Amino acid sequence: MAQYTTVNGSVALITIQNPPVNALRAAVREGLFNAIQKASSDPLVRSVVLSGQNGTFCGGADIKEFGNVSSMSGPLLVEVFALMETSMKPVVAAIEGFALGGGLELALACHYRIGHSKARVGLPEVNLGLFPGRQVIAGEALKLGLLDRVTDHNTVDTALAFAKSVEGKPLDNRRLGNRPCPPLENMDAFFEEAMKRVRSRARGASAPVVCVQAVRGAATLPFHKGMELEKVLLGTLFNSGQAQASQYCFFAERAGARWSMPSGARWDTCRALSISTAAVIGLGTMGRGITVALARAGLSVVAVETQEHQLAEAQRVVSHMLKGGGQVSYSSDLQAAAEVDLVVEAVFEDMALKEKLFKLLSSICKPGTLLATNTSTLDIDRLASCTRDPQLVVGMHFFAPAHMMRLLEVVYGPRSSPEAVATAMQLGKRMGKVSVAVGNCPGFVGNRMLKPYLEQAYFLLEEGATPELVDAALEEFGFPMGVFRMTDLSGLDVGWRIRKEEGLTGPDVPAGQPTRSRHGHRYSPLGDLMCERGRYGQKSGRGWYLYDKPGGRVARSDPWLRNFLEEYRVRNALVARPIHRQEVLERCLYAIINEGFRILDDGIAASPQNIDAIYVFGYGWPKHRGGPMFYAGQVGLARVLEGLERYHLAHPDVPHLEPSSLLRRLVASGSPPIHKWNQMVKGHRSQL
Ligand SMILES: CCC/C=C/C(=O)SCCNC(=O)CCNC(=O)[C@H](O)C(C)(C)COP(=O)([O-])OP(=O)([O-])OC[C@H]1O[C@@H](n2cnc3c(N)ncnc32)[C@H](O)[C@@H]1OP(=O)([O-])[O-]
Repeated sequence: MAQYTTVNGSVALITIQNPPVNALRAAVREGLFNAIQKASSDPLVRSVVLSGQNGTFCGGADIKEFGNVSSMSGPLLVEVFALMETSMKPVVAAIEGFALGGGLELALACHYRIGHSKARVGLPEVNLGLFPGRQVIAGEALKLGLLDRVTDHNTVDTALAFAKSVEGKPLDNRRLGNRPCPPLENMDAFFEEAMKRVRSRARGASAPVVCVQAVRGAATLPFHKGMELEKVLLGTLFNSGQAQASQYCFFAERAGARWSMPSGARWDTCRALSISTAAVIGLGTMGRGITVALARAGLSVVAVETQEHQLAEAQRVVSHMLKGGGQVSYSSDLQAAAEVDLVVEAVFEDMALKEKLFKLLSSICKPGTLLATNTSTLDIDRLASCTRDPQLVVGMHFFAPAHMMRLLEVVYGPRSSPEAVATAMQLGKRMGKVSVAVGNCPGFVGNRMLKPYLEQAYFLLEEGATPELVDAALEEFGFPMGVFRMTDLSGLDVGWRIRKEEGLTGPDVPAGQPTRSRHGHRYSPLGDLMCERGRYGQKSGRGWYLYDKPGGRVARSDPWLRNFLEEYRVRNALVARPIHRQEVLERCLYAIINEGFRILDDGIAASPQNIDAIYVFGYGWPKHRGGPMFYAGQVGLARVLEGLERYHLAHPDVPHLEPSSLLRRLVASGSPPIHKWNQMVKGHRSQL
């Protein structure tokens, strides 16, 4: 766990050994503690170098140990730090790879720090519901005073030579605890302003706010008092559900890489095809973002758009985004895709158009080309059936803006081969995405769950809510945008087009259909009515809110909408009632959760972690709430079930509110913890 050797006669070299990231679990802490004691008591040792094996200093405390009583065994981290800091022999940290969280604290407890130029240091625990903040590269860390020296050579050798050079030198001013915090003018005003900004951005997350309190303590109190305050604050965070939720997200983010298919095919048994060239077809907003993402991942990309003016505009925008990096060529001819390894289709969301395109691509592309569609909801298998090799067809559902959003849904149809899925998943990794493999159904996982959410939001408007009220409740919960601001941003016409395709609105609706009912179920035509009036959201300057111009970003309440809703209610004999925020949250969120349980039961997602990763990384679900399925567990499955039953009783014509059979089974079996839910799924299959 901590290897001890003596080098150059007088330098003790301590190497942390705990792959893959040298996390500081109990055995490592114990090993470090013993090694420092040994170095202190060995008269031949005059200095110490601390490093990590395999080019990695330390990834911090072991997150798996959090909340686990066994982590209480062995010395505490602060005891290890204190032993190092008070050592009478200089301790030098040799930082390669990264020193993060407790890993950086370990380095700070050393008297000197030498970092490789490519090393990253930082305190990213805020992402785990603990404080503090961001990561920096060695050069910046040197400027900030976090490192004493940066090297391009062998870091451990450099540190060994450095340690030798400081043997016997006084250490008092090298001990962090002895260094006063530089005074700051207007300290109070500074922290008040910082707190105001952090609070407004934290959207209900405690860690960033508590972090400001801790930094204020560090800057204003004597060292030991600051440490005491930090301990108290850390305790409150550790015991908050938010830290658990964020730590759950850390593992959910990585769980998608261990994908499996109902056929039994798995991440560790399938080989990905080799992909070095790609074509992106259709250069609207999505196609442009996908081109950038693929080019940045090192693929040579040909971007194809048949409309010349759109092609020229896309070329300008993509070149600007890539800033000279990336290999992209442009063409208006589909033949340009003939020799590529991968095609990503990103044309208009129209089945007939996509079918025609897949038929054409299948005849143009060389055998073995992977054909991916960026559809957000259409049937992958229907597209596969238009091709020569249906096993080479998958969905690669990107999220706008595609070069920035972390999520990639990789959709497999019944005929997609494991190799095709492995290839798309590996590409996702190359692009730095959180990739999740999911089955084929309308809307896949993310958009299938979005449907009941939007539906509830519209129903709430019918019943008396306003977009402002619904959005405020959701934003207070932690979403970056409420549902109405979000749909204004993405465009109300997107859903309108899908509803027309589904025959829910437009000319295909049979004559005589009641306005607020489809197939015997409640339906709200509000979204359709908005689009019929040209209110598409931000792009048209008017949607659920008013914007100063088409494309404007600042949403204002619109008196027109208030009148429109009132008239609509009168026309449909609806009586507005006061709606409480709690009802907004329960109806919108429980509807998402309920669909999540159905998706699990149908085998469309392989685990609740996968669903949560999709919602956190693609739909803005707040990380400190852990994703919809984790949140359901935190609220209590029985309470969620009771809420759904109550709302379904009040709205029996809304099938999305009818509790899913899996939720009922879980509650009946005593609401087991989330990692056991898969055992209750129909035709259970384990993903891990
Ligand atoms: C006590 C209070 C004070 C201290 C608090 C802290 O230190 S809090 C901690 C502060 N530290 C942080 O917040 C750093 C969190 N970690 C990271 O940011 C990144 O993992 C990385 C940059 C270290 C490596 O990135 P990369 O892309 O090279 O690799 P990758 O990300 O794929 O991970 C590989 C494997 O290692 C696993 N694993 C990783 N870290 C930990 C851990 N600390 N623990 C346990 N496990 C950890 C990870 O789950 C994965 O396992 P899998 O799926 O293979 O079974």
